[in-house]
Amino acid sequence: MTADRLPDAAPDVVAPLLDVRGLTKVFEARRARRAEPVVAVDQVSFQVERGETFGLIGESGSGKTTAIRCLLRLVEPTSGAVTFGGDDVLALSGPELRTLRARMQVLFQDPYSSLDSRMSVRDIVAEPLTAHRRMSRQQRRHAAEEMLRLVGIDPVFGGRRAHTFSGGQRQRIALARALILNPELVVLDEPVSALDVSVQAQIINMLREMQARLSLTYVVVLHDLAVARYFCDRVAVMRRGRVVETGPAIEVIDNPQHPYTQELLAAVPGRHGGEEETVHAPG
Ligand SMILES: Nc1ncnc2c1ncn2[C@@H]1O[C@H](COP(=O)(O)OP(=O)(O)OP(=O)(O)O)[C@@H](O)[C@H]1O
Repeated sequence: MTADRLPDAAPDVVAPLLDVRGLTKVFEARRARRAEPVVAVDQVSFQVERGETFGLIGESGSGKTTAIRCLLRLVEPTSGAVTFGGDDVLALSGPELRTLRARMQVLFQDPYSSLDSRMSVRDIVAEPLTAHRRMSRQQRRHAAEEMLRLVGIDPVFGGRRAHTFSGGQRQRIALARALILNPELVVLDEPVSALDVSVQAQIINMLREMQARLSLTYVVVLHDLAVARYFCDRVAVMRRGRVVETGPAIEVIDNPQHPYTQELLAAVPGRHGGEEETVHAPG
């Protein structure tokens, strides 16, 4: 059968929510303070289905953060294509880019620096509504309190400032803010690595609960492979800007095919010890 006689795509074939093709980011030598330009992300391709948790793993400097910053248009990629819900992400500008930013939110690693210490947590959570939704002050306050409740913060404490909360509680507040505009995709940049190990499992479980309740899709950067195995449906392993292996998280981590992934796993201290139990502990 020749290519032009292939039947049309079956109607039940659903396009991925996020489609990344040949994504490349080169930092010029001067900007990278190096003698040579740095190819931080090199021809990276992956697809993320709706409702999925897709992990980017790999050692420090492998290009994970730069890749997600390109998706969010926080960094302009050098080349490649990114499609999100059918929209060409790299072609958007002005109001369209603003709308995209509402649909694609980000949760950063450090809940200590990501929340404004001068504002009440209720106002922090409500703030994106001011820019993106026509709502009365009362409606914004109500929506913020509902979202705080959903992530496990009693709205009675909504008037308090972020620094009066623990790290785990702050990450819940940061998530409430990321979810207030009802995004389809949330990019999680090392969401638990700044937290005490005892709190990490609670936050991962809360993220999973929110995903199920709000039909979220996650792209998550992780360096902890035990967390990745527990949290992600699929992972891509990055090395020197390239994806060297992609597959179901459990398969890639339990039975890595690429020598680099094998090395990465071999380097994890106590891999067969207690770490996974910590992650599996109920929240
Ligand atoms: N703004 C920048 N300017 C110049 N070079 C950069 C910039 N950001 C990252 N790089 C370089 O790009 C490469 C990839 O870095 P990146 O932070 O994306 O890796 P990573 O896998 O996320 O590492 P980490 O886990 O340590 O954050 C590194 O060599 C880094 O030095």
